[in-house]
Amino acid sequence: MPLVTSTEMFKKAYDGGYAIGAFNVNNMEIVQGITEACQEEHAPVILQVSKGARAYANHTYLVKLVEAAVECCPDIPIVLHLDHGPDFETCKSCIDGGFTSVMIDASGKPFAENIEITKKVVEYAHDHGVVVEAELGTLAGIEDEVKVAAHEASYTRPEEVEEFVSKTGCDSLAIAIGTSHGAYKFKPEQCTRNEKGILVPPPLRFDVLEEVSKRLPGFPIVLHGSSSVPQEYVKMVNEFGGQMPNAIGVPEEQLRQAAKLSVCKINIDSDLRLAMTGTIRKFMAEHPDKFDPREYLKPARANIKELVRHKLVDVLGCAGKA
Ligand SMILES: O=C(CO)COP(=O)(O)O
Ligand SMILES: O=C[C@H](O)COP(=O)(O)O
Ligand SMILES: [Zn+2]
Ligand SMILES: [Zn+2]
Repeated sequence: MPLVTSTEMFKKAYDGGYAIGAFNVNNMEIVQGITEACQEEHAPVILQVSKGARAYANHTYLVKLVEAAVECCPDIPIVLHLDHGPDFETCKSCIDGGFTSVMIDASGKPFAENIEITKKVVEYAHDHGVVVEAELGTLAGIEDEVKVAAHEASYTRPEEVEEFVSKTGCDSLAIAIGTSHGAYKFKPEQCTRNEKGILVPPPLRFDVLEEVSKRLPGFPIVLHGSSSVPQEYVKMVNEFGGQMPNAIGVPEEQLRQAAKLSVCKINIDSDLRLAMTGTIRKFMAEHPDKFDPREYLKPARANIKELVRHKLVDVLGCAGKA
């Protein structure tokens, strides 16, 4: 089937109490790893492209890679989405260039300005059959080389969401409830230890999510910064020459809970990066004589695929929902 928008996907996910995985793509192996898992698990999927991805791989290459995935995975609906669109021009260029969904991220701007920019993107997008994700609240962490310190981050204010959604006409809303971008989401001193000695971060603000959902019944909510930072890959990176001390993510149990509520889209990028980097570091260390990129990209792609399968089946609940 051709590329689709997320409208149907979100409706089903909302009613069915599961979430769609939105995975960031930057090259062929990542596209293949994700979509092969989705095809095998019969899961709908959102492939998302950041400004950084477009700068790295080129818009046309990414669109063509995703089109190839659509052809190779005929049984599943695939959305091509712009992640963190910084301005109208970037959104327009993706809408004109084959994307079926865009995010306008004006959450760093004052409320009125966020409404104004988002509304302009929505008008253009809807005229072209494309859907729009917007954002209220600020996540800590790194996105597009902009680092937001934890003390500058702010939770979404539920009292703003109805006005924002009705004035902008956006199709989904990203909110800030304690997730953040990157592999260092919590400091060890913020965490407690469970009976197995594993660090447990503070819980997400489900009270904020519930208040938002109450004010926007039936409306799809998006969670950014939702990598869980699997400790097996952190260990692999560190064991084979990397240095990622104290990398901590969102516990999968919290994402399972969010997926059952109004959260219909869960963004995952860092976990894919960790799987790829850990696998390549291990391969390089164990095979210092090898120099054919296919030999290390193959296991990296395979581990991305297994990681994505795990998310679909065990975390998001979207396996079998295509
Ligand atoms: O939100 C994301 C992309 O927009 C990705 O978040 P992570 O860094 O937690 O993977
Ligand atoms: O939100 C951030 C995504 O992980 C994309 O990251 P990037 O800007 O480094 O491509
Ligand atoms: Zn943002
Ligand atoms: Zn994000």
